[in-house]
Amino acid sequence: MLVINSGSSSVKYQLLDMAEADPADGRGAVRLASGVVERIGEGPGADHAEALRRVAGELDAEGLGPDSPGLAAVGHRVVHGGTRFTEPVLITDEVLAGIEELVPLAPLHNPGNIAGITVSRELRPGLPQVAVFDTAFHATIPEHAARYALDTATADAYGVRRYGFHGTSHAYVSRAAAALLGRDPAEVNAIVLHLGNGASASAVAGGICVETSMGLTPLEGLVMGTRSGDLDPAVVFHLARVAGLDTDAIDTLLNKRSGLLGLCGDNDMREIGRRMAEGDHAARLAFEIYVHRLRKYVGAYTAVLGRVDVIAFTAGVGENSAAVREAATRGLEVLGIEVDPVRNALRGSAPRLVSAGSSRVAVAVIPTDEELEIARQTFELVTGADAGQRGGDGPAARPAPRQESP
Ligand SMILES: Nc1ncnc2c1ncn2[C@@H]1O[C@H](COP(=O)(O)OP(=O)(O)O)[C@@H](O)[C@H]1O
Ligand SMILES: CC(=O)OP(=O)(O)O
Ligand SMILES: [Mg+2]
Repeated sequence: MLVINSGSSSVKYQLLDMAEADPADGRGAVRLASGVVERIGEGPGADHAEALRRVAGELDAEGLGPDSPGLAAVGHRVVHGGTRFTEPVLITDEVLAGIEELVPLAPLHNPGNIAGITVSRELRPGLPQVAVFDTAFHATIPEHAARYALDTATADAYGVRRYGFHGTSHAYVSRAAAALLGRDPAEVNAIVLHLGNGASASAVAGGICVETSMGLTPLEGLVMGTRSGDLDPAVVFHLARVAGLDTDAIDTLLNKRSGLLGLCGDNDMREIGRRMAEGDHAARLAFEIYVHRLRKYVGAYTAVLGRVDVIAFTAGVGENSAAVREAATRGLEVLGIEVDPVRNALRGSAPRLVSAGSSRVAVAVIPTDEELEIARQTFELVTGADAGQRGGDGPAARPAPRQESP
Protein backbone atom coordinates (compact mmCIF):
# COMPACT_ATOMS: atom_id res chain seq x y z
CA MET A 1 0.00 0.00 0.00
CA LEU A 2 1.27 3.45 -0.89
CA VAL A 3 -0.20 6.10 1.42
CA ILE A 4 -0.31 9.79 0.57
CA ASN A 5 -1.05 12.24 3.42
CA SER A 6 -1.34 15.75 2.00
CA GLY A 7 -1.57 18.00 5.07
CA SER A 8 -2.05 21.75 5.04
CA SER A 9 1.70 22.37 4.89
CA SER A 10 3.31 19.02 4.09
CA VAL A 11 3.01 15.88 1.99
CA LYS A 12 3.92 12.68 3.86
CA TYR A 13 4.09 9.33 2.14
CA GLN A 14 4.71 5.76 3.20
CA LEU A 15 4.97 2.49 1.37
CA LEU A 16 3.77 -0.35 3.62
CA ASP A 17 3.80 -4.12 3.23
CA MET A 18 0.51 -5.24 4.79
CA ALA A 19 0.89 -8.98 4.09
CA GLU A 20 1.54 -9.85 7.76
CA ALA A 21 -0.43 -6.96 9.31
CA ASP A 22 -3.14 -7.54 11.90
CA PRO A 23 -6.39 -6.49 10.16
CA ALA A 24 -7.72 -4.98 13.41
CA ASP A 25 -4.90 -2.56 14.21
CA GLY A 26 -2.26 -2.81 11.49
CA ARG A 27 0.40 -4.21 13.82
CA GLY A 28 2.94 -6.24 11.87
CA ALA A 29 2.91 -3.96 8.82
CA VAL A 30 6.40 -3.40 7.39
CA ARG A 31 7.41 0.09 6.31
CA LEU A 32 9.38 -0.16 3.05
CA ALA A 33 9.81 3.54 2.36
CA SER A 34 8.67 6.86 3.79
CA GLY A 35 9.30 10.54 3.41
CA VAL A 36 7.95 14.04 3.79
CA VAL A 37 7.96 17.24 1.76
CA GLU A 38 7.49 20.15 4.15
CA ARG A 39 6.74 23.88 4.09
CA ILE A 40 4.38 23.65 1.12
CA GLY A 41 2.98 27.03 0.18
CA GLU A 42 5.84 28.94 1.81
CA GLY A 43 8.00 29.30 -1.29
CA PRO A 44 7.43 29.85 -5.02
CA GLY A 45 6.51 26.71 -6.97
CA ALA A 46 6.32 24.62 -3.81
CA ASP A 47 2.74 23.41 -4.26
CA HIS A 48 1.11 20.04 -3.59
CA ALA A 49 1.31 18.81 -7.20
CA GLU A 50 5.05 19.58 -7.33
CA ALA A 51 5.54 17.83 -3.96
CA LEU A 52 3.71 14.75 -5.26
CA ARG A 53 5.87 14.60 -8.38
CA ARG A 54 8.93 14.75 -6.14
CA VAL A 55 7.56 11.88 -4.03
CA ALA A 56 6.93 9.80 -7.17
CA GLY A 57 10.49 10.55 -8.33
CA GLU A 58 11.93 9.38 -5.00
CA LEU A 59 9.93 6.14 -5.17
CA ASP A 60 10.98 5.50 -8.79
CA ALA A 61 14.63 6.08 -7.81
CA GLU A 62 14.29 3.39 -5.14
CA GLY A 63 12.87 0.93 -7.67
CA LEU A 64 9.37 1.35 -6.25
CA GLY A 65 7.89 2.92 -9.38
CA PRO A 66 4.51 2.33 -10.99
CA ASP A 67 5.46 -1.08 -12.37
CA SER A 68 6.90 -2.46 -9.14
CA PRO A 69 5.31 -5.83 -8.42
CA GLY A 70 3.11 -6.10 -5.36
CA LEU A 71 1.95 -2.50 -5.20
CA ALA A 72 -1.77 -3.12 -4.72
CA ALA A 73 -3.37 0.26 -4.01
CA VAL A 74 -2.83 3.88 -3.07
CA GLY A 75 -4.58 5.23 0.03
CA HIS A 76 -5.16 8.98 0.24
CA ARG A 77 -5.95 11.07 3.26
CA VAL A 78 -8.93 13.29 2.44
CA VAL A 79 -9.77 15.85 5.09
CA HIS A 80 -13.45 16.66 4.50
CA GLY A 81 -15.96 13.94 3.64
CA GLY A 82 -19.09 15.88 4.60
CA THR A 83 -22.08 13.71 5.46
CA ARG A 84 -21.66 11.72 2.24
CA PHE A 85 -18.39 9.90 2.95
CA THR A 86 -18.36 8.18 6.35
CA GLU A 87 -16.13 5.27 5.37
CA PRO A 88 -13.25 4.62 2.94
CA VAL A 89 -14.22 4.61 -0.76
CA LEU A 90 -12.64 3.59 -4.04
CA ILE A 91 -11.97 6.81 -5.95
CA THR A 92 -13.91 7.23 -9.19
CA ASP A 93 -14.48 10.41 -11.21
CA GLU A 94 -17.77 10.74 -9.39
CA VAL A 95 -16.15 10.40 -5.93
CA LEU A 96 -13.49 12.94 -6.93
CA ALA A 97 -16.26 15.35 -7.96
CA GLY A 98 -17.86 14.79 -4.53
CA ILE A 99 -14.56 15.66 -2.81
CA GLU A 100 -14.30 18.81 -4.99
CA GLU A 101 -17.77 19.88 -3.88
CA LEU A 102 -16.51 19.88 -0.28
CA VAL A 103 -13.64 22.33 -0.97
CA PRO A 104 -15.57 25.31 0.47
CA LEU A 105 -15.75 23.43 3.79
CA ALA A 106 -11.99 22.70 3.91
CA PRO A 107 -10.28 25.25 1.65
CA LEU A 108 -6.85 24.73 3.26
CA HIS A 109 -6.96 20.95 2.92
CA ASN A 110 -9.21 19.38 0.28
CA PRO A 111 -7.42 21.11 -2.65
CA GLY A 112 -4.11 19.52 -1.58
CA ASN A 113 -5.82 16.15 -1.19
CA ILE A 114 -7.34 16.50 -4.67
CA ALA A 115 -3.96 17.43 -6.16
CA GLY A 116 -2.50 14.30 -4.56
CA ILE A 117 -5.23 12.10 -5.98
CA THR A 118 -5.07 13.65 -9.44
CA VAL A 119 -1.28 13.35 -9.76
CA SER A 120 -1.36 9.85 -8.32
CA ARG A 121 -4.05 8.67 -10.76
CA GLU A 122 -1.96 10.17 -13.57
CA LEU A 123 1.26 8.43 -12.44
CA ARG A 124 -0.28 5.13 -11.29
CA PRO A 125 -3.29 4.75 -13.62
CA GLY A 126 -3.72 0.99 -13.17
CA LEU A 127 -3.94 1.04 -9.39
CA PRO A 128 -7.02 1.27 -7.19
CA GLN A 129 -6.95 4.62 -5.37
CA VAL A 130 -8.82 4.84 -2.07
CA ALA A 131 -9.91 7.90 -0.09
CA VAL A 132 -9.85 7.70 3.71
CA PHE A 133 -11.60 10.65 5.35
CA ASP A 134 -10.60 12.67 8.43
CA THR A 135 -14.27 13.22 9.21
CA ALA A 136 -15.31 9.54 9.14
CA PHE A 137 -14.42 8.58 12.73
CA HIS A 138 -16.59 11.46 13.98
CA ALA A 139 -19.73 10.31 12.18
CA THR A 140 -20.86 8.66 15.43
CA ILE A 141 -21.00 11.95 17.38
CA PRO A 142 -24.55 12.22 18.71
CA GLU A 143 -26.87 14.84 17.29
CA HIS A 144 -26.87 16.93 20.49
CA ALA A 145 -23.08 17.36 20.15
CA ALA A 146 -22.92 17.62 16.35
CA ARG A 147 -25.57 20.34 15.94
CA TYR A 148 -24.91 24.02 16.55
CA ALA A 149 -27.75 25.95 18.18
CA LEU A 150 -28.63 27.56 14.86
CA ASP A 151 -31.93 27.82 13.03
CA THR A 152 -32.46 24.21 11.95
CA ALA A 153 -33.69 24.92 8.43
CA THR A 154 -30.68 27.14 7.65
CA ALA A 155 -28.23 24.68 9.18
CA ASP A 156 -29.68 21.77 7.23
CA ALA A 157 -29.91 23.68 3.94
CA TYR A 158 -26.20 24.53 4.05
CA GLY A 159 -24.78 21.48 5.81
CA VAL A 160 -23.77 23.52 8.85
CA ARG A 161 -22.85 21.12 11.66
CA ARG A 162 -19.85 19.69 13.50
CA TYR A 163 -17.97 17.25 11.28
CA GLY A 164 -14.66 16.96 13.14
CA PHE A 165 -11.23 16.19 11.65
CA HIS A 166 -7.99 14.24 12.28
CA GLY A 167 -10.35 11.27 12.71
CA THR A 168 -7.86 8.71 11.42
CA SER A 169 -5.46 9.84 14.13
CA HIS A 170 -8.11 9.93 16.88
CA ALA A 171 -9.20 6.40 15.90
CA TYR A 172 -5.67 5.02 15.82
CA VAL A 173 -4.51 6.76 19.01
CA SER A 174 -7.58 5.88 21.10
CA ARG A 175 -7.13 2.21 20.14
CA ALA A 176 -3.37 2.29 20.82
CA ALA A 177 -3.98 3.97 24.20
CA ALA A 178 -6.30 1.10 25.18
CA ALA A 179 -3.63 -1.37 24.05
CA LEU A 180 -1.04 0.43 26.20
CA LEU A 181 -3.35 -0.04 29.21
CA GLY A 182 -3.73 -3.70 28.24
CA ARG A 183 -7.50 -3.25 27.85
CA ASP A 184 -10.14 -3.78 25.19
CA PRO A 185 -10.89 -0.45 23.40
CA ALA A 186 -14.61 -1.17 23.95
CA GLU A 187 -14.03 -0.72 27.70
CA VAL A 188 -11.86 2.40 27.62
CA ASN A 189 -12.92 6.05 27.75
CA ALA A 190 -10.26 8.31 26.26
CA ILE A 191 -9.56 11.98 25.67
CA VAL A 192 -7.26 12.29 22.67
CA LEU A 193 -5.30 15.53 22.16
CA HIS A 194 -3.94 15.66 18.60
CA LEU A 195 -1.55 18.61 18.70
CA GLY A 196 0.16 19.17 15.36
CA ASN A 197 0.05 22.25 13.17
CA GLY A 198 -3.69 21.72 13.18
CA ALA A 199 -4.88 20.60 16.61
CA SER A 200 -8.02 18.91 17.87
CA ALA A 201 -9.39 17.10 20.90
CA SER A 202 -11.81 14.20 20.95
CA ALA A 203 -13.78 12.27 23.56
CA VAL A 204 -13.94 8.57 22.73
CA ALA A 205 -16.25 6.33 24.78
CA GLY A 206 -15.57 2.62 24.39
CA GLY A 207 -13.97 3.14 20.98
CA ILE A 208 -16.83 5.33 19.67
CA CYS A 209 -16.21 9.04 19.15
CA VAL A 210 -18.80 11.12 21.05
CA GLU A 211 -17.38 14.66 20.81
CA THR A 212 -14.62 16.59 19.07
CA SER A 213 -13.35 20.16 19.03
CA MET A 214 -13.15 20.90 15.29
CA GLY A 215 -16.44 21.78 13.67
CA LEU A 216 -17.82 22.67 10.24
CA THR A 217 -14.20 23.30 9.23
CA PRO A 218 -10.82 22.63 10.89
CA LEU A 219 -10.87 26.14 12.40
CA GLU A 220 -12.86 25.59 15.60
CA GLY A 221 -11.57 24.47 18.97
CA LEU A 222 -7.99 24.48 20.20
CA VAL A 223 -5.37 27.17 19.57
CA MET A 224 -3.31 25.96 16.58
CA GLY A 225 -0.12 26.93 14.75
CA THR A 226 -1.84 29.57 12.60
CA ARG A 227 -5.58 29.08 13.37
CA SER A 228 -7.47 30.86 16.13
CA GLY A 229 -9.69 28.01 17.29
CA ASP A 230 -12.73 29.10 19.35
CA LEU A 231 -13.89 32.71 19.05
CA ASP A 232 -17.06 34.66 19.66
CA PRO A 233 -18.64 34.53 16.16
CA ALA A 234 -19.39 38.24 16.54
CA VAL A 235 -15.64 38.89 16.14
CA VAL A 236 -16.27 38.30 12.43
CA PHE A 237 -19.06 40.92 12.20
CA HIS A 238 -17.03 43.34 14.27
CA LEU A 239 -14.01 43.02 11.96
CA ALA A 240 -16.25 43.40 8.91
CA ARG A 241 -18.15 46.44 10.19
CA VAL A 242 -15.50 48.24 12.21
CA ALA A 243 -12.20 47.19 10.59
CA GLY A 244 -13.73 47.02 7.08
CA LEU A 245 -12.26 43.59 6.34
CA ASP A 246 -14.00 41.47 3.70
CA THR A 247 -14.86 37.79 4.12
CA ASP A 248 -11.69 36.50 2.44
CA ALA A 249 -9.46 38.76 4.50
CA ILE A 250 -11.11 37.55 7.73
CA ASP A 251 -10.84 33.94 6.56
CA THR A 252 -7.11 34.39 5.92
CA LEU A 253 -6.65 36.19 9.24
CA LEU A 254 -8.34 33.43 11.26
CA ASN A 255 -6.84 30.46 9.38
CA LYS A 256 -3.35 31.67 8.49
CA ARG A 257 -2.37 34.63 10.65
CA SER A 258 -3.81 33.70 14.04
CA GLY A 259 -3.11 31.00 16.62
CA LEU A 260 0.46 30.86 17.94
CA LEU A 261 1.75 32.72 14.87
CA GLY A 262 -0.66 35.60 15.34
CA LEU A 263 0.00 35.79 19.06
CA CYS A 264 3.81 35.79 19.00
CA GLY A 265 5.10 35.60 15.42
CA ASP A 266 6.09 31.91 15.59
CA ASN A 267 3.96 28.84 14.95
CA ASP A 268 6.59 26.25 15.80
CA MET A 269 6.41 25.13 19.43
CA ARG A 270 10.18 24.45 19.45
CA GLU A 271 10.91 28.08 18.64
CA ILE A 272 8.36 29.25 21.21
CA GLY A 273 10.13 27.08 23.81
CA ARG A 274 13.49 28.66 22.94
CA ARG A 275 12.06 32.16 23.20
CA MET A 276 10.39 31.42 26.55
CA ALA A 277 13.73 30.21 27.90
CA GLU A 278 15.11 33.65 27.00
CA GLY A 279 12.30 35.35 28.90
CA ASP A 280 10.26 36.43 25.85
CA HIS A 281 6.84 37.68 27.08
CA ALA A 282 4.87 37.31 23.84
CA ALA A 283 6.03 33.71 23.46
CA ARG A 284 5.15 32.96 27.09
CA LEU A 285 1.68 34.47 26.71
CA ALA A 286 1.04 32.52 23.47
CA PHE A 287 2.04 29.32 25.28
CA GLU A 288 -0.23 30.10 28.24
CA ILE A 289 -3.20 30.79 25.93
CA TYR A 290 -2.52 27.50 24.13
CA VAL A 291 -2.40 25.39 27.31
CA HIS A 292 -5.30 27.23 28.97
CA ARG A 293 -7.50 26.21 26.02
CA LEU A 294 -6.30 22.62 26.38
CA ARG A 295 -7.17 22.53 30.10
CA LYS A 296 -10.69 23.84 29.34
CA TYR A 297 -11.23 21.03 26.83
CA VAL A 298 -9.89 18.36 29.18
CA GLY A 299 -12.36 19.58 31.82
CA ALA A 300 -15.24 19.73 29.35
CA TYR A 301 -14.57 16.28 27.92
CA THR A 302 -14.27 14.83 31.40
CA ALA A 303 -17.84 16.05 31.91
CA VAL A 304 -18.90 14.61 28.53
CA LEU A 305 -17.41 11.18 29.27
CA GLY A 306 -18.20 10.95 33.00
CA ARG A 307 -15.31 8.58 33.53
CA VAL A 308 -11.94 9.10 31.86
CA ASP A 309 -9.46 6.22 31.74
CA VAL A 310 -6.74 7.84 29.67
CA ILE A 311 -5.66 11.16 28.21
CA ALA A 312 -3.51 10.57 25.13
CA PHE A 313 -1.17 13.24 23.75
CA THR A 314 -0.23 12.86 20.09
CA ALA A 315 1.14 14.56 16.92
CA GLY A 316 4.18 16.86 16.66
CA VAL A 317 3.56 18.96 19.79
CA GLY A 318 1.78 16.29 21.84
CA GLU A 319 4.50 13.70 21.26
CA ASN A 320 7.48 16.00 21.70
CA SER A 321 6.67 18.84 24.06
CA ALA A 322 6.93 17.81 27.71
CA ALA A 323 6.27 21.45 28.63
CA VAL A 324 2.90 21.45 26.84
CA ARG A 325 1.88 18.12 28.43
CA GLU A 326 2.86 19.39 31.88
CA ALA A 327 1.08 22.73 31.51
CA ALA A 328 -2.03 21.28 29.82
CA THR A 329 -2.63 19.05 32.86
CA ARG A 330 -1.44 21.52 35.51
CA GLY A 331 -3.88 21.93 38.41
CA LEU A 332 -6.14 19.10 37.26
CA GLU A 333 -5.47 16.87 40.30
CA VAL A 334 -9.11 17.44 41.24
CA LEU A 335 -10.01 15.45 38.10
CA GLY A 336 -7.62 12.65 39.08
CA ILE A 337 -4.98 13.78 36.58
CA GLU A 338 -1.35 13.83 37.75
CA VAL A 339 1.65 13.86 35.42
CA ASP A 340 4.96 12.49 36.71
CA PRO A 341 7.65 15.09 35.88
CA VAL A 342 10.44 12.54 35.41
CA ARG A 343 8.45 10.19 33.16
CA ASN A 344 7.10 13.17 31.25
CA ALA A 345 10.60 14.48 30.52
CA LEU A 346 11.81 11.16 29.06
CA ARG A 347 11.97 11.12 25.28
CA GLY A 348 11.00 8.12 23.21
CA SER A 349 9.26 6.98 20.07
CA ALA A 350 7.08 4.24 21.59
CA PRO A 351 3.70 4.63 23.31
CA ARG A 352 4.33 5.35 26.99
CA LEU A 353 2.72 6.47 30.25
CA VAL A 354 3.70 9.81 31.74
CA SER A 355 1.23 9.86 34.64
CA ALA A 356 2.18 9.41 38.28
CA GLY A 357 1.45 6.04 39.90
CA SER A 358 -1.17 7.80 42.05
CA SER A 359 -2.99 9.35 39.07
CA ARG A 360 -6.56 8.01 38.70
CA VAL A 361 -6.47 8.88 34.99
CA ALA A 362 -3.62 7.49 32.91
CA VAL A 363 -1.79 10.11 30.87
CA ALA A 364 -0.04 8.72 27.81
CA VAL A 365 2.09 9.78 24.87
CA ILE A 366 0.96 7.83 21.82
CA PRO A 367 2.81 8.54 18.56
CA THR A 368 0.13 8.78 15.93
CA ASP A 369 0.39 6.91 12.64
CA GLU A 370 -2.21 8.24 10.25
CA GLU A 371 -0.40 6.57 7.34
CA LEU A 372 -0.56 3.10 8.91
CA GLU A 373 -4.24 3.57 9.73
CA ILE A 374 -4.95 4.74 6.16
CA ALA A 375 -3.02 1.72 4.80
CA ARG A 376 -4.99 -0.61 7.08
CA GLN A 377 -8.34 0.81 5.97
CA THR A 378 -7.26 0.86 2.30
CA PHE A 379 -6.09 -2.76 2.53
CA GLU A 380 -9.37 -3.74 4.16
CA LEU A 381 -11.34 -2.11 1.36
CA VAL A 382 -9.37 -3.46 -1.61
CA THR A 383 -8.94 -7.00 -0.28
CA GLY A 384 -12.30 -7.29 1.46
CA ALA A 385 -10.18 -8.49 4.41
CA ASP A 386 -13.17 -8.69 6.71
CA ALA A 387 -15.73 -9.57 4.03
CA GLY A 388 -17.13 -12.36 6.19
CA GLN A 389 -18.21 -9.89 8.87
CA ARG A 390 -19.72 -7.37 6.51
CA GLY A 391 -23.35 -6.65 5.97
CA GLY A 392 -22.44 -6.36 2.31
CA ASP A 393 -22.38 -2.59 1.98
CA GLY A 394 -19.52 -1.46 4.18
CA PRO A 395 -16.76 -2.36 6.60
CA ALA A 396 -17.63 -4.04 9.88
CA ALA A 397 -16.27 -1.01 11.71
CA ARG A 398 -18.81 1.24 9.99
CA PRO A 399 -19.98 3.87 12.46
CA ALA A 400 -23.41 3.58 14.01
CA PRO A 401 -25.97 6.04 12.62
CA ARG A 402 -26.04 9.43 14.30
CA GLN A 403 -28.15 9.14 17.41
CA GLU A 404 -30.90 11.53 18.45
CA SER A 405 -30.40 13.12 21.84
CA PRO A 406 -32.50 11.59 24.61
N1 LIG B 1 10.68 18.57 19.63
C1 LIG B 1 9.57 19.31 19.52
N2 LIG B 1 9.17 20.10 20.55
C2 LIG B 1 8.06 20.84 20.46
N3 LIG B 1 7.28 20.89 19.38
C3 LIG B 1 7.62 20.14 18.33
C4 LIG B 1 8.77 19.29 18.35
N4 LIG B 1 8.86 18.67 17.14
C5 LIG B 1 7.79 19.09 16.42
N5 LIG B 1 7.05 19.98 17.12
C6 LIG B 1 5.83 20.67 16.71
O1 LIG B 1 5.04 19.86 15.89
C7 LIG B 1 4.40 20.67 14.87
C8 LIG B 1 4.10 19.83 13.65
O2 LIG B 1 3.33 18.72 14.03
P1 LIG B 1 2.84 17.66 12.96
O3 LIG B 1 1.98 16.69 13.67
O4 LIG B 1 4.01 17.14 12.21
O5 LIG B 1 2.00 18.66 12.05
P2 LIG B 1 1.13 18.50 10.74
O6 LIG B 1 1.00 17.03 10.45
O7 LIG B 1 -0.17 19.13 11.13
O8 LIG B 1 1.84 19.27 9.68
C9 LIG B 1 5.43 21.76 14.59
O9 LIG B 1 4.79 22.94 14.23
C10 LIG B 1 6.16 21.92 15.91
O10 LIG B 1 5.62 23.03 16.60
C1 LIG C 1 -7.59 18.85 9.52
C2 LIG C 1 -6.29 19.47 9.86
O1 LIG C 1 -6.22 20.42 10.59
O2 LIG C 1 -5.18 18.87 9.33
P1 LIG C 1 -3.65 19.33 9.53
O3 LIG C 1 -3.36 19.18 10.98
O4 LIG C 1 -2.88 18.36 8.67
O5 LIG C 1 -3.56 20.77 9.08
MG1 LIG D 1 -1.10 16.34 10.84
